[in-house]
Amino acid sequence: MLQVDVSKRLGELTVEAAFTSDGRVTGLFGASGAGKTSLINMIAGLLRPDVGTISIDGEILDDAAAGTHVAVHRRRIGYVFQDARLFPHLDVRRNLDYGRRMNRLAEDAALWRRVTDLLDISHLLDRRPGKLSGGERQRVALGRALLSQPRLLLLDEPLGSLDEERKEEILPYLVRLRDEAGIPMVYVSHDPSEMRKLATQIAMIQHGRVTAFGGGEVLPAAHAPV
Ligand SMILES: Nc1ncnc2c1ncn2[C@@H]1O[C@H](COP(=O)(O)OP(=O)(O)OP(=O)(O)O)[C@@H](O)[C@H]1O
Repeated sequence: MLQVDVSKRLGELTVEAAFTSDGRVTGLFGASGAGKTSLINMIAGLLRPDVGTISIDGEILDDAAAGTHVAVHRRRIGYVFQDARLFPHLDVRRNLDYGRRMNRLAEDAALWRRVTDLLDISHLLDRRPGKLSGGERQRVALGRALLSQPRLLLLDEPLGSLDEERKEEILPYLVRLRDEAGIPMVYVSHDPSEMRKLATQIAMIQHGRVTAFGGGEVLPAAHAPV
């Protein structure tokens, strides 16, 4: 279970968010500038809250009052960005293996096969990122995050840089991830239809605050502005 109760001043905006999520996919939904990325950067450990706590399954990752701040690489949290951020000089195989090596995890052939099958990327292993489509790059980025065996996966607009066709190509993989990988996810998007398809719990973020938390009913009606 992910518990977040934090406050952080960022220039004009104060992100002040509290929510508890035991869902498989927690959606952070809100307009541009609402504070979604800042919030997941706090969960990732990239940003330190001014006040408050973050914990996963009872383990405290941040406690501002106690001076606790677990370092990014010790959180066992995977992060997939809008742009895949693969290493251009490494082929897909080495990109995929990066998280495992950084975390000093033993090789796990069964996990490798499961992840590469799930994301349908086994035929891409010898290619460099420059020779992949945007959708393939994002699938490799997801694979790299999964192979680092995270206990939580953060996805910040992973479909944001893709056109509609590519989004439709990737969405089923994300749904499979949700239903088969067993890793809880926090999914940031400003697209209500993506949220409806993926999120099992949704936090509506407006001006740095969680203004609603629940199911699809917290989303605006189709086509309404955020
Ligand atoms: N380090 C910082 N210093 C000052 N202001 C910041 C800082 N980081 C973010 N902000 C501001 O905080 C606000 C929230 O940014 P954030 O990236 O979290 O929003 P977002 O909801 O993820 O938006 P988007 O969907 O456009 O990525 C923005 O107005 C941004 O300019």
